[in-house]
Amino acid sequence: MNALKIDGAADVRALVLTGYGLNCEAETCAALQTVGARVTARHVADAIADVDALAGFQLVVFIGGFSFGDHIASGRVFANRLRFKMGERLLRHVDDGGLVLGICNGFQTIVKLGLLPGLEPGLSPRVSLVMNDRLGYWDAWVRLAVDRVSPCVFTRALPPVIELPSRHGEGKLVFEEGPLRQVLEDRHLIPVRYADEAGAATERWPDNPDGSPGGIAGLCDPSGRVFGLMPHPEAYLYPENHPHWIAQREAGTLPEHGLGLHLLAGGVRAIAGG
Ligand SMILES: NC(=O)CC[C@H](N)C(=O)O
Repeated sequence: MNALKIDGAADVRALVLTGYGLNCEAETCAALQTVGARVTARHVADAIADVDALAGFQLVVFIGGFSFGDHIASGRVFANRLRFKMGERLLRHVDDGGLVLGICNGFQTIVKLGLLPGLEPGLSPRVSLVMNDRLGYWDAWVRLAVDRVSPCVFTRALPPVIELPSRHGEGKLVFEEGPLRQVLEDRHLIPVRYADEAGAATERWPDNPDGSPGGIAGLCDPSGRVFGLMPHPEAYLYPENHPHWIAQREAGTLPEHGLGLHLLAGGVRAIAGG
């Protein structure tokens, strides 16, 4: 499998936002560089000071970590900071065909900002992410069932089941009253769900670490270009990151690259047109 050679990747410019307690910039930049994209890491304060610089990037990544110390709620302060300073510019970025990826704290942030689920024009926060049902912060690998009918450009070339590291305290998705959940289901805006050993979506702990309904572990917008998920694709770049890599090697199932790298490659490939 050499699925990671992406023609045109050198023309893909990605912006990775850093600072204020975020902590996954090294892995996220490494992943995007590995698949050939041109990556800029920029402190949120600098990005906010020059929002029009966003025009130079086709992919904006909101990384994992503890923005503003998770005060009030994970991603809440960061989202409010962005709403008034960069919200309109981010919407234009998406309207112009740009991609946005939110990983863990980044997912929490773009949900609270209202970029996801993105069913109406403008920033419309209609879902949220709250405390895990049990045990608070939980760090373990999870299995994800991938909806390959989803419009999500990041996940469309993934196998039906992947495993990724997961580490968060506030990953349970909650909905406003009404038909919203059915709309998300019907439009395949739930690209990844926590899955049991058989690969079926589950609400049972520990396969589902946060109690998210329907096993929802990520959401995309109807364009498929805005995607956020709780697990960390940037933490599975090498096959040896997997806790069972030795057993996988003995069984002949060790992948050539970490499956998380494929997820990030999906975004880069969508931009490069490959
Ligand atoms: N790994 C992360 O990005 C964690 C997100 C957030 N700080 C939480 O605990 O829920």
